[in-house]
Amino acid sequence: MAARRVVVFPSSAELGPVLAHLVTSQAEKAISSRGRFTLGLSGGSLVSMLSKELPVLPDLDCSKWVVGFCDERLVSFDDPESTYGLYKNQLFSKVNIPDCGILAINSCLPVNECAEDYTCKLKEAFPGDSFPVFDLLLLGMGPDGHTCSLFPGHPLLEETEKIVAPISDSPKPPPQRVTMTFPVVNSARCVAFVSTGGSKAPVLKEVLEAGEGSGFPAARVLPTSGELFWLVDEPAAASLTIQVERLGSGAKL
Ligand SMILES: O=C1O[C@H](COP(=O)(O)O)[C@@H](O)[C@H](O)[C@H]1O
Repeated sequence: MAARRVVVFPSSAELGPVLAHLVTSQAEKAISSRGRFTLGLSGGSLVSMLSKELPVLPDLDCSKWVVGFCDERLVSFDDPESTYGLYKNQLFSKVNIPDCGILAINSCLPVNECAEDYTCKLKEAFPGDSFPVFDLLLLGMGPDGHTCSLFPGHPLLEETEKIVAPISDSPKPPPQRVTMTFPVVNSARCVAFVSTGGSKAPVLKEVLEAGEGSGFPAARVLPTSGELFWLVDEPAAASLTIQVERLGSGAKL
């Protein structure tokens, strides 16, 4: 496992531009070695941060990006809970990711079929990989320690074969979702968590300081050979006693 970097910013205003730089530098690296950049997006607070920071970058070219979703809520795309719907309105409409490069769920299907259909889309986009190897996955963490739609104590945490799993009893609404599984998350070349706000402080301490022993799903994100970043703000980092890096907005990771 590659080393983990925990980087603390004064606030999300300083974190945002550094995250955008991480995305574009990973994109450049991936495109120059493999001809495309595969990015997995999470929902929640990440949507507004990315949608604010990416479109304002000068000369951003997303024509070789392939974008998937780390998890998705099974609601129609015009529902405010739809992660795809939010990105479509706030980000995809402002950058040049080709339509064929956006791997969205079919929200009309029942949840099991939706997970199978999304699995097929990922297999097609990553031919030959037993688990898709994304260049970069951007993850969030809820105050309960969940990441993607992998919730504490849920049997899906033990999934070892599926690429995408359905969930019908999500403790956080909406209840029906599909989610990438840990084997996919931990196969990525780079994973970056973004966690901000004081509500995340107690769980962040457990996840980063007790690790897998904490039992929190986010602590099980340990890329097999990829890089792992935790990008957090001061309120989220308030209880940490481990050594961290402290950076400001002009920094590069
Ligand atoms: O429900 C979800 O929550 C997590 C965490 O969201 P945040 O707003 O606390 O950052 C998110 O990563 C996931 O994609 C989403 O479906």
